[in-house]
Amino acid sequence: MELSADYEVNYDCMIQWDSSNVHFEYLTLPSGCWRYRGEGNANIVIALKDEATIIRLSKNYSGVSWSEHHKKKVERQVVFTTHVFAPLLGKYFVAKVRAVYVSPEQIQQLNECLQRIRPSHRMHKELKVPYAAAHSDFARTLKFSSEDVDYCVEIKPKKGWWIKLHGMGDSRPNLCNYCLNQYQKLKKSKISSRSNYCPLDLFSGNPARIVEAVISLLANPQNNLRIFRDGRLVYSDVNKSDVYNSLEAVINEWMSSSSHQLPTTTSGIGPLKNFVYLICLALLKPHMESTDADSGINRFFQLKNELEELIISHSMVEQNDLLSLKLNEKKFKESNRKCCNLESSELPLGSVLSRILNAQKLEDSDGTYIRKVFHAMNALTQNASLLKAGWMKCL
Ligand SMILES: O=P(O)(O)O[C@@H]1[C@@H](OP(=O)(O)O)[C@H](OP(=O)(O)O)[C@H](O)[C@H](OP(=O)(O)O)[C@H]1OP(=O)(O)O
Ligand SMILES: Nc1ncnc2c1ncn2[C@@H]1O[C@H](COP(=O)(O)OP(=O)(O)OP(=O)(O)O)[C@@H](O)[C@H]1O
Repeated sequence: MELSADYEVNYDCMIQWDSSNVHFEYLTLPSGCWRYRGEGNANIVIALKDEATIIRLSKNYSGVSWSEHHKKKVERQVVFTTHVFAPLLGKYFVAKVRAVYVSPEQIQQLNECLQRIRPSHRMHKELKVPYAAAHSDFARTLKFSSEDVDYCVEIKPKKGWWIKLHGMGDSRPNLCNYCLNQYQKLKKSKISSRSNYCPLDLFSGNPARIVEAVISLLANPQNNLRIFRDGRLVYSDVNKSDVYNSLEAVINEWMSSSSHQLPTTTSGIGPLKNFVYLICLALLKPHMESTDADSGINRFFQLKNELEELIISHSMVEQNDLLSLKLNEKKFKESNRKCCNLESSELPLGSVLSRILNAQKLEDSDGTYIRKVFHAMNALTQNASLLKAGWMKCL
């Protein structure tokens, strides 16, 4: 297994660990200026309408109150994002973060307003903590005055590597964490059908498998794919009733104005194929910050050519419209995956997939790489316990 990152981690960037430098900006949230964006297990995200900013407010179990410990947690998030995560993933992929304070009264008002909007399975937790992190809103890239439409695809790829511990009595089936978890989630009724998506395919570096992964995410998005239009959720696992209509509508609209079209004279290339192509390119395109740009770009163009041929002749989407997804719904509906494909080839250096995979691989089995980073950083900082906590949470 390759454990090193596709770039040298710059330990010097990580030297400024002093979270006492983090200042909290006071933020008011007048009604009409914010919108609920979404939430996970730990945070609720509110989008500030005119500022291309989101705030990530942490949730607590109902009845549990907040303390100064929560302030420290936000300070750590800011320091960790700035001095570890940005150098690790690349500044291109990590937006600036700042700390904000929202009065407890406003937090309570938010809770009340959100009652009607939040999904019922998340309601056992609520907002309590007045300290939060503010990030760039990745769903809003255009200026607010722009007449163009802002589209955003969110992918939660999950862990993209898996190894069998040969010779160590590892009798597990070759199923990655995500695919194995599908069985458990179905059993607990957290999902209605097992997905055909496998993270090992998405991160495989193999164009055919990457395309299958993207199509599988579209066919059964679960918690792993969302599409936003001007910051509003238009396609996800939740709005299932007219799911194909809205997917079809948004892709038709988006692709009619996209400059990233499949280069073909063949008729019958529809918006879905162009959309799958666009997502694959975005995932594989290198954004280099160092000198090793050439090899990433060469690999990208190699994959791009293969993708073009592959998508143009792809049987799944050859019907030229999204109905092909619907027609194949049965096939996609219930994956019966008994083993994952553990093979992989090179991803373009500097692509988001490559960066994420390398960061994930810091969780290596014997801890060699993480120890190296930890010791280097330990020598640079007096705040070792904070660092350790940050790494552990990150991985
Ligand atoms: O265990 P998994 O793979 O289901 O992942 C959990 C995520 O579920 P997912 O499968 O992505 O829908 C889960 O995501 P959601 O809250 O469901 O969006 C959390 O990320 C959870 O992390 P934590 O417990 O809040 O630190 C995640 O738990 P940990 O992986 O951090 O234990
Ligand atoms: N910077 C951002 N720009 C745009 N939307 C965002 C941003 N950060 C989060 N979101 C939206 O808010 C949702 C919830 O955020 P997030 O995943 O960070 O919550 P979480 O509780 O930490 O998740 P988890 O429980 O999975 O760890 C995301 O799924 C995404 O739709």
